[in-house]
Amino acid sequence: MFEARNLGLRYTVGEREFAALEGVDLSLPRGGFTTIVGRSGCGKTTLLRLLAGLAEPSDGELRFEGGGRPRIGYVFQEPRLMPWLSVARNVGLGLVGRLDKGLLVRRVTEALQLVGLSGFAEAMPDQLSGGMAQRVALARALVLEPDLLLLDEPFGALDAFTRRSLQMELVEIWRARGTTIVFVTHDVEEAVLLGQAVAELSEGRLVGLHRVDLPYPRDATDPALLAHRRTVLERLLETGPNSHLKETVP
Ligand SMILES: Nc1ncnc2c1ncn2[C@@H]1O[C@H](COP(=O)(O)OP(=O)(O)OP(=O)(O)O)[C@@H](O)[C@H]1O
Repeated sequence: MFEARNLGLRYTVGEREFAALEGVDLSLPRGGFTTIVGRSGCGKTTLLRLLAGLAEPSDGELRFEGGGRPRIGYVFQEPRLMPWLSVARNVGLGLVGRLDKGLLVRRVTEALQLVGLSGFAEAMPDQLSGGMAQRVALARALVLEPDLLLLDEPFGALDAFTRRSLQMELVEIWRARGTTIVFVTHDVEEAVLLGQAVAELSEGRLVGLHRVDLPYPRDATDPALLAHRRTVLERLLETGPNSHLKETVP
């Protein structure tokens, strides 16, 4: 559905030019769940921003099935809610003026239901826990009915319990809705727990595309999943900037 061909983005810092992303070829099948994993600074956010159309590539191209721009939903690491607007108004913000009121309210109600926040439409952001606020951010992206849902380390700031619930809920929403998802994380366990395909990024290059052919819902302690985690981790350590130091896989 989406194809990146030889995608690259170069930055100029002072006199020096350097590639944040280089020669990336990646296909995202319609309805697929792809995770992008790699260490800090390897270009994950850069790739997501290119997919979102928030940045223009310096090399290569992005192709979308049927041409045109796809409808994008984007979830950041922090919720980025408007503190002076209720939960419902935050979720509906991107649709104001684009839908009539009745339809807008229906879509917002539906989105809040999807993320398990039906009773919180009139709550204010400062009354929410971190996990709830991130659910609102997810609803705000889903309400747009995106062709492509992009998530940039969305659960990275949450405690382990809340993170696990949100991971499972996201998988349920994906299975119910069939939305095409690209999910960025630096956590290899999260990448293999969620993704059908794990794109391994190292120093701006795609160094592997690992398939995880396990059924959902998945169990993080399943030995088969742990074997996938190990394979991905080993590849990232082999290709990383300090690979000569021979880090050991725990
Ligand atoms: N606007 C910019 N100007 C110059 N360099 C940039 C800019 N944005 C990102 N970079 C550099 O590009 C590289 C890739 O950054 P990117 O944010 O994509 O990494 P990342 O994998 O998402 O990292 P993290 O997990 O820490 O968020 C980094 O070295 C970063 O410093």
